[in-house]
Amino acid sequence: MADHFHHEPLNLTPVMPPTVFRWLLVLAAVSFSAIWSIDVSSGIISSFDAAAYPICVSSFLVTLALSFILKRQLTVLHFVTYATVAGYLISTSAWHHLAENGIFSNSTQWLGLNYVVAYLFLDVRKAGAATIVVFITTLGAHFAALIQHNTLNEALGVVANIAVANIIYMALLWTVLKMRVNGEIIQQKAQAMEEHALFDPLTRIRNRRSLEREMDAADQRWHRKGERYSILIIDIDHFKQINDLHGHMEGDQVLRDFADTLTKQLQSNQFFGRWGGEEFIILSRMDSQKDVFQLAQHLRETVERMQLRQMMKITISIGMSHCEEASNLVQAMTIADHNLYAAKHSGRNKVMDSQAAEALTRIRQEPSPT
Ligand SMILES: Nc1nc2c(ncn2[C@@H]2O[C@H](COP(=O)(O)OP(=O)(O)OP(=O)(O)O)[C@@H](O)[C@H]2O)c(=O)[nH]1
Repeated sequence: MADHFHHEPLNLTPVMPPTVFRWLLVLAAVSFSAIWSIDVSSGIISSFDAAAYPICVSSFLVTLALSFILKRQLTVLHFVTYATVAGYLISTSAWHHLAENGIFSNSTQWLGLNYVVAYLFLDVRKAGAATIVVFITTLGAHFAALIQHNTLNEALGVVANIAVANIIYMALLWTVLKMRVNGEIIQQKAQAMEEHALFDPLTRIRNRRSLEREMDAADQRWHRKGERYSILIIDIDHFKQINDLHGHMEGDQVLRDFADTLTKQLQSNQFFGRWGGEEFIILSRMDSQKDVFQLAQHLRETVERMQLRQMMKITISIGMSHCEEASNLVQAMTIADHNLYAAKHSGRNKVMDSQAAEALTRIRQEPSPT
């Protein structure tokens, strides 16, 4: 059970699921084809677009096919898609601004898409850089086209117009993105806080709240589906003496070493946590009561063999209960607690389940042969 604190870095990069990517490629291929056929049927298709549309549509379809083959290289395909869209939109708009091609063109109105698509396909940092490159290229290409047959003032006027519109796109997108990133940070922090609220700060294993949650769930599964569980309450023997002899700090270290040692012995179907003080609980979902008893004995022996600092030695007492012998969780806890008490009072360093506790009582009650 590796249930220790983990501090994962905040991931602010939106991940586009492959299905969304493919859907966008289909959308791109369909919309380019639609605009292509509109331009052809209305007779406004330019020689540039007549060549560019089929190239773009083929590129989207090839990328779509590749997305099924190069599943690990999707980021590269995202970039290729972005480069296709941006490359087309800038070049067509600049081309239509050349005087000899100076027929009516609505291609500039599409330039804003370059910024939207950047944030859609690339991670935040790359998108930021890509939009700046795209912005500069857009202005440069349009200026180069316009200056050939217009005055400097006219060329600058059109370029400034495009620049303002494009800056508005970038600013609005940046604001939306910032709001979304802030929202994500808050959400991830809330998740991290909730995680931390389930761990004990000293031993870094699960805490009482977490144990209660897990035991509740186990008890419900037992009642609904018949999935068995056992409870092991573990108490370190004479722990007060450790504190008294070696100090509270050493006592803390013993608790940490003890928690680490036990964690290493447990498997995924055993849930381990600190109930409070020097008392710990294991919720085990092993089927057989015999196996759980053996596990408890193994843990007791492991703790007995632990090499602690300053030649300290510790032992533990374990009280057990099984779901079958209780009608609810509270009763299961009471039985385990009762058995722990019996383990303590029969000399400590013992594992006690209800059977063992009853046997012990019987022996005690038997009249001694005289
Ligand atoms: N160092 C340290 N000590 C703790 C912590 N929590 C509880 N304790 C100590 O654990 C000791 C528990 O003492 P008792 O309840 O008398 O039990 P015990 O000495 O272990 O004796 P038995 O349980 O009867 O075997 C107390 O001295 C507490 O101060 C902790 O987080 N750190």
